[in-house]
Amino acid sequence: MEERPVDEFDYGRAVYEPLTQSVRQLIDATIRTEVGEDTVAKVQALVDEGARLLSERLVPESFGVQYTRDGRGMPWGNAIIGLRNPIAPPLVIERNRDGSVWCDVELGAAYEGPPGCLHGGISALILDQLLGATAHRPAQPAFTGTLTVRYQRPTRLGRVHGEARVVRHDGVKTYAVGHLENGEGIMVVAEGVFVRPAGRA
Ligand SMILES: CCCCCCCCCCCCCCCC(=O)SCCNC(=O)CCNC(=O)[C@H](O)C(C)(C)COP(=O)(O)OP(=O)(O)OC[C@H]1O[C@@H](n2cnc3c(N)ncnc32)[C@H](O)[C@@H]1OP(=O)(O)O
Repeated sequence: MEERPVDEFDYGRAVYEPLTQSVRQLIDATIRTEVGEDTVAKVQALVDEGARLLSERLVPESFGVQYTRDGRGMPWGNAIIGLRNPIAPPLVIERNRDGSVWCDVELGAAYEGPPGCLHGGISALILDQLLGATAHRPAQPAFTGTLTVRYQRPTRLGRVHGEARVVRHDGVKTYAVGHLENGEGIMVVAEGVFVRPAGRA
């Protein structure tokens, strides 16, 4: 039987994160490659073989949030922070003592909308997660009720800094604001209402 270290989080991270990172490189190269059709066909066969091997054992549906024996959550399939999700940058969210949050993230060709610029939906996705993280309270999950995003200027692909903070609480609702910026200034601003469903607040 396979021997697993006690710390499943670190084990999982060590095993799967390098794979995810390799697939991220594959996504980038798939978008930007200019090699000939023979090489493309060869890579396609290799990728198909990789998918076949990985599919020999799968969780039945989506990954959800799995927990380690010591209770740590692993939201590893998450579309924006998922450690096992190659389409996630992934976003690593840092928390300040006052509960505000921030991130620095590198966004390349896979996140393009207007040529050379970040897709507006990706900006909204990052801000949804950032605002949601600052609105989050342990054991009281808050869903995004409303997210309003204002795109002030096109955001060039590359390094982006994001921040979010709570502005007020009102019963089951938490109001948060945030923005994305880069070397050119503040590019996208957002405000959101996060609602803890009835009976859970
Ligand atoms: C394991 C590791 C963990 C680590 C952890 C760390 C970090 C963790 C970060 C998580 C970060 C997630 C960031 C992404 C978060 C999503 O992406 S969530 C997915 C997108 N959102 C959804 O799918 C939500 C779908 N909607 C719903 O489920 C329900 O409509 C809601 C929003 C829960 C509200 O339902 P409800 O509880 O029945 O609401 P209801 O009783 O009608 O109204 C309650 C109050 O909220 C207001 N309200 C209701 N709906 C809305 C709305 N849509 N907009 C504004 N206000 C509303 C009402 O007006 C009412 O206000 P008051 O009358 O009290 O003043």
